[in-house]
Amino acid sequence: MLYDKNCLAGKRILITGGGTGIGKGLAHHMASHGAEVVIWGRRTQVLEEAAKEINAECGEKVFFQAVDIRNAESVEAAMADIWEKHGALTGVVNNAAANFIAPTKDLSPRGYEAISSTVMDGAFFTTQAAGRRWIEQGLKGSVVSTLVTWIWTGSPYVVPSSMAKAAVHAMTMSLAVEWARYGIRLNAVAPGPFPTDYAWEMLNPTEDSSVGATQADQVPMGRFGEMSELGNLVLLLLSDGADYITGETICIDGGHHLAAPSTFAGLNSMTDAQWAQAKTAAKAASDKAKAQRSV
Ligand SMILES: CCC/C=C/C(=O)SCCNC(=O)CCNC(=O)[C@H](O)C(C)(C)COP(=O)([O-])OP(=O)([O-])OC[C@H]1O[C@@H](n2cnc3c(N)ncnc32)[C@H](O)[C@@H]1OP(=O)([O-])[O-]
Ligand SMILES: NC(=O)C1=CN([C@@H]2O[C@H](COP(=O)(O)OP(=O)(O)OC[C@H]3O[C@@H](n4cnc5c(N)ncnc54)[C@H](OP(=O)(O)O)[C@@H]3O)[C@@H](O)[C@H]2O)C=CC1
Repeated sequence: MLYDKNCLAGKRILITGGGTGIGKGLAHHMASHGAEVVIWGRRTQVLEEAAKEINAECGEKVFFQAVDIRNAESVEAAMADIWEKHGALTGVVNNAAANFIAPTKDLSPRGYEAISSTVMDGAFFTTQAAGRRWIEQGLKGSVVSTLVTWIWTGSPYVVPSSMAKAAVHAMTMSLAVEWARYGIRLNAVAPGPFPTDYAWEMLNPTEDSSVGATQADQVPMGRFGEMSELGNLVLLLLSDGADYITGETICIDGGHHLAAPSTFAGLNSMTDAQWAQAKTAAKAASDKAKAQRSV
């Protein structure tokens, strides 16, 4: 373990999308360093299982709430509940996201909205609900958002995601300045490929869709990122050790976006038939998850 196992003792951190993938990995990392963690997502059973699994190792550190972050009232109610039942948060990780690959000309308004509002509105509602409380109560706080290197390069075939992540990047820089005087810091991380089940079902649903963004072969370090590496970076940003760092987005991609296509440019060669296959495969996975939603 790189950091002392109690270095986050006394911290209480909300992680949106904390029931799966990177969010679950971060919840585990923060809990195993002494923090209390609240995880949000839309599927109660998925959240419950994640909390149970982490708590079996770390003690009763992780709590969950079924919350749809696209809904400002639900976010506000859940945030009030945290403050009342657990106490003030010290940190927020805006990690929940929606995404799928699609030719932009074929995206419906609802498809665009599903992705952009989850990423952009969800991060705003969550950040504002915590930030308002910190300001009113004179408390310090740290916000870390999970972005992507497309905020610098853009990426074809995931245009709503690239646009919305760039907006959260702008929020990070803007509020870093507006809220610095309250002791509230906002930073972000931009990971390269860290394979997770749900994201890979959306972004790499067929063999033909295995290109740049989801691949390790052209990462200069020759491998995918490891959860503990991302965990250590986010831990630092959430800790008092980073008290003078704000408004920054730190890339963690083994050099990928500087050296090779870390976008979906390689999908330019997909035919209409291959796109239809990719959509069917991705929709089957998201329909399965949708059937499990509690909110
Ligand atoms: C390198 C890695 C970087 C990682 C980045 C990430 O962000 S990874 C994070 C990855 N993790 C996640 O994404 C996790 C969360 N994901 C989800 O909740 C779902 O996958 C969701 C994104 C579909 C949203 O669900 P929802 O219940 O809000 O919405 P809904 O089901 O009602 O659909 C809305 C509209 O979208 C349309 N549409 C849907 N799929 C496809 C498709 N494949 N193709 C084309 N279109 C598609 C659908 O037809 C509908 O439009 P219509 O026909 O009504 O005009
Ligand atoms: N994996 C990777 O290589 C990379 C990931 N990222 C970013 O990291 C983050 C995590 O991705 P990853 O773990 O791979 O993907 P996952 O699909 O596993 O995580 C997305 C999470 O967001 C939750 N979520 C989606 N919509 C909502 C909503 N409306 N309200 C509440 N929760 C919601 C989902 O839970 P539920 O469906 O139950 O609501 C799920 O737990 C994302 O922001 C992604 O963009 C960035 C770069 C690379």
